[in-house]
Amino acid sequence: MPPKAKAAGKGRAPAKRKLAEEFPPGEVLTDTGKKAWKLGAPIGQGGFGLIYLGDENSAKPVGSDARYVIKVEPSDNGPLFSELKFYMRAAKPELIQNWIKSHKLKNLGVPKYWGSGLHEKEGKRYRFMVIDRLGTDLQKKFEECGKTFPRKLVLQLGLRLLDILEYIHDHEYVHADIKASNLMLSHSDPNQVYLVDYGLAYRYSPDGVHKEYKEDPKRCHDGTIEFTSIDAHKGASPCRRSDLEILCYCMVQWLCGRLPWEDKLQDPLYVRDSKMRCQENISQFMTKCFSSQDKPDEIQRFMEELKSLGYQDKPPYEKLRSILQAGLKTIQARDDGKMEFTPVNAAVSLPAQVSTQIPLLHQPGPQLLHYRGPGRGRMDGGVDCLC
Ligand SMILES: Nc1ncnc2c1ncn2[C@@H]1O[C@H](COP(=O)(O)OP(=O)(O)OP(=O)(O)O)[C@@H](O)[C@H]1O
Repeated sequence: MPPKAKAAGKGRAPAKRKLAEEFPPGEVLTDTGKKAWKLGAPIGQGGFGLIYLGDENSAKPVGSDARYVIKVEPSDNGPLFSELKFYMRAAKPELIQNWIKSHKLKNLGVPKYWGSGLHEKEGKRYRFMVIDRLGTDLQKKFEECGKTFPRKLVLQLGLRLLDILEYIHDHEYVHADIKASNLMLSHSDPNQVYLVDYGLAYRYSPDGVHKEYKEDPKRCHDGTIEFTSIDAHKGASPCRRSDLEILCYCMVQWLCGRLPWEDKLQDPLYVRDSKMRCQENISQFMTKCFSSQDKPDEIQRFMEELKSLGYQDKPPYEKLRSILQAGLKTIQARDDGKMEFTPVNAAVSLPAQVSTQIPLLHQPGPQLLHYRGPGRGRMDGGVDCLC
């Protein structure tokens, strides 16, 4: 039996979790390194807690230009615990800075981790984490653009995500939930994109030892149903190829507006089988999604490259980058680092199967069904202590 969807839309946490109550602006939290942080206004709500503007503690109140956000959740909630483990292991500022330098990158879209700790108030314990403050998320941008992104933008997003994924994979983690609502623009630079929400991130290779392939029926379809990988549909823990497969589905959706299985997201087995058929016959999948004159050859080549990857294989990041670069060349564009969120001409020609449905601009938004099996919000075996 497939598990039931936990929730539709962006909110996707099991209802039983406690939501952290709102703290007043000015509340001071002290991290494990004895550094004091001050809370500002709450600016976001996750499934388990609130996100506040934040800054280093000083006499000044935290303004709307704050450089940090502070995520606060009841201390017994698993997802912040596992997200925090990711940030502590892989998002220390010097680690990211060294990678940027050694890989000659302009930037790397992983929010930096600045501190964390436990905070007690009125007999309740909260866990908090300080990370970079970011701006708008790409799902909003996608909707503003009429639910298709220009090809140049998609290829540039793909290139930025390859950089991000190569980094997090090299640091023993996979993200497992890449999607527009988990991509955010920098607060200060509209050309920088960040991958957020590491609540489902999985340490696929602790101390360099890759997890074995094992299907667990309780974990089937973990992730966001339309984008999740075939590995996840089968209940296997996500690996590096899973992240790239998810990225590929995102790029297809951004390019043509919808994925062929979006009409039946309530049926996870149908979604799984559609993805498996797509992998078996990539050309046919491309024909379903794109008209002959709009077919992006680079996406087909990208998918073919992924198809040959084994569960434990390291993806050929450089080759994948060159495939996306070749796509930019085809449209006489280059990776100039500029993220241009311009609506695509409404008269995009679509193949018959897709265009016979509701006109694209009037379709309801993608129904983000999120599965989080009982094993999610992983505690890495629950043996680590954070504070
Ligand atoms: N670094 C950030 N800077 C600015 N706003 C952020 C940042 N991270 C998250 N947000 C905002 O806070 C909201 C909640 O984010 P959070 O990562 O807690 O939740 P989520 O992705 O909805 O949920 P979940 O807790 O289920 O994983 C986001 O939708 C976003 O608007």
